[in-house]
Amino acid sequence: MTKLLVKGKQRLSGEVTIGGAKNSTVALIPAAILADTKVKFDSVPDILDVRNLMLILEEMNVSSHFDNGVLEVDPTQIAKTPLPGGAIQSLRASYYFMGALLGKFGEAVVGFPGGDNIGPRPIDQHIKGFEALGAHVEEKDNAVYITTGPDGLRGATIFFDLVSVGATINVMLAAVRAKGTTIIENAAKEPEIVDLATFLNNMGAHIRGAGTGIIRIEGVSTLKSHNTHTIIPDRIEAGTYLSLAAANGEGVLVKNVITEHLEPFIAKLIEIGVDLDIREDSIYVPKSHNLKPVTVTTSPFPGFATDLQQPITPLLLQAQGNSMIIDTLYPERIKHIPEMQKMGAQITTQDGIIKITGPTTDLTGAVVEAGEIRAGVSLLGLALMADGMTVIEQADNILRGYERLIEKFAGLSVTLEIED
Ligand SMILES: CC(=O)N[C@H]1[C@@H](OP(=O)(O)OP(=O)(O)OC[C@H]2O[C@@H](n3ccc(=O)[nH]c3=O)[C@H](O)[C@@H]2O)O[C@H](CO)[C@@H](O)[C@@H]1O
Ligand SMILES: C=C(OP(=O)(O)O)C(=O)O
Repeated sequence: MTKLLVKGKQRLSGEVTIGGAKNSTVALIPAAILADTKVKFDSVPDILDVRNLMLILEEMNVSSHFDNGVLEVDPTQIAKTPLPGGAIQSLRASYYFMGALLGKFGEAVVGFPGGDNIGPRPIDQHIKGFEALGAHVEEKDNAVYITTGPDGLRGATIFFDLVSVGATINVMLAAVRAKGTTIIENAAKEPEIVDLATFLNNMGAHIRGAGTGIIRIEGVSTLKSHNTHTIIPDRIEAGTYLSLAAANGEGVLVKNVITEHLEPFIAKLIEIGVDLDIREDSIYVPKSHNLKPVTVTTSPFPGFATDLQQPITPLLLQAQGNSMIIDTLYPERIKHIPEMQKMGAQITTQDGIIKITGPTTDLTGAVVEAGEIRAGVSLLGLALMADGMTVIEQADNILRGYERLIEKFAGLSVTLEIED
């Protein structure tokens, strides 16, 4: 079990450069198997999810090589392989192999995915999408079995009952090589979906409307890569460093940021009273003064991201008064709360509303557990402000999505230690 050891009373100062987006990368890697050529990505984050996706590729005889942010994938010798378990269970996005294998072979066997334990995460909309395209879907033995008839998949119009990133991407992956036209209505609009569409279109796909609520896909028979795809910066990693810098910084420059992807988050920081200096592709966060409490309500993009509701908590704990967080996507995303209470934070939850009272001046180090990725990183934020040592257990969860943690924090004058 990996532990993160954090000495308290360390303030952040210096620079950090944001890496490629986890949630793009984990869709792009499964998407690569749709290609009839080798594929190359750069700005690939060095996170555990990438390593686990590479293991899954290997099971299908797809070789991959990752070095210094560049990932090469060779799907030209791919073998049709059932994926009922193993590394599939180590991350959420392994469910993208359902859409990708269906698009490639017209059939797929994929185990139920893992990923962050943030409350119920059904995949009924993914299945509804596959069925609309003509697939037969059966769930048994903790896996999803998807088949098609002799004619394979055919384009269809699909209206999602709710906005789902995963279902939108999975249907895109299945439809991109299907016969005919697919229209996804009530599609998710996240930047990572646009990134995936850019990658596929550059290989010859016909996807229009990604980033809006209606995506139109004309199926094509082949996809060929001609250039390296550069992954967009991770808006959640950026938001995390911005929050920790505002809560506990002496002047931090966060580089490689697409500020348009962070609009609701930046607006909230400004409302709190953080005096941000927003530049072309970076944001400078000076030392904060007189922080005000706010209410945060999460919603799908372009709303305030659920993945940033925990990382903003260290900052809200520094504001003068009562803040509230309402996570409409994952009301049970509260794994951080009992752990933060152990450290002396005034944070509670009742009837789906998280209440935070600040300013907290007397946090103390403790042994806590990173129940999931964003819970873990927000505990790290508190640990840096606390008195004494904090040991964050199950730190693997943080490393699922935050690359080169030790090195990046060292660039911010913070020493962290990992113990395996
Ligand atoms: C790998 C990846 O990109 N993960 C992100 C993705 O997860 P993920 O794609 O799993 O999240 P969704 O956008 O699908 O989920 C949104 C909401 O819809 C519900 N739902 C979803 C699908 C479905 O078939 N039925 C259903 O009821 C979910 O329970 C949730 O309440 O978007 C989430 C919401 O922005 C983020 O927190 C995750 O970081
Ligand atoms: C919930 C998250 O990830 P995943 O969907 O991969 O579990 C996240 O990145 O905050």
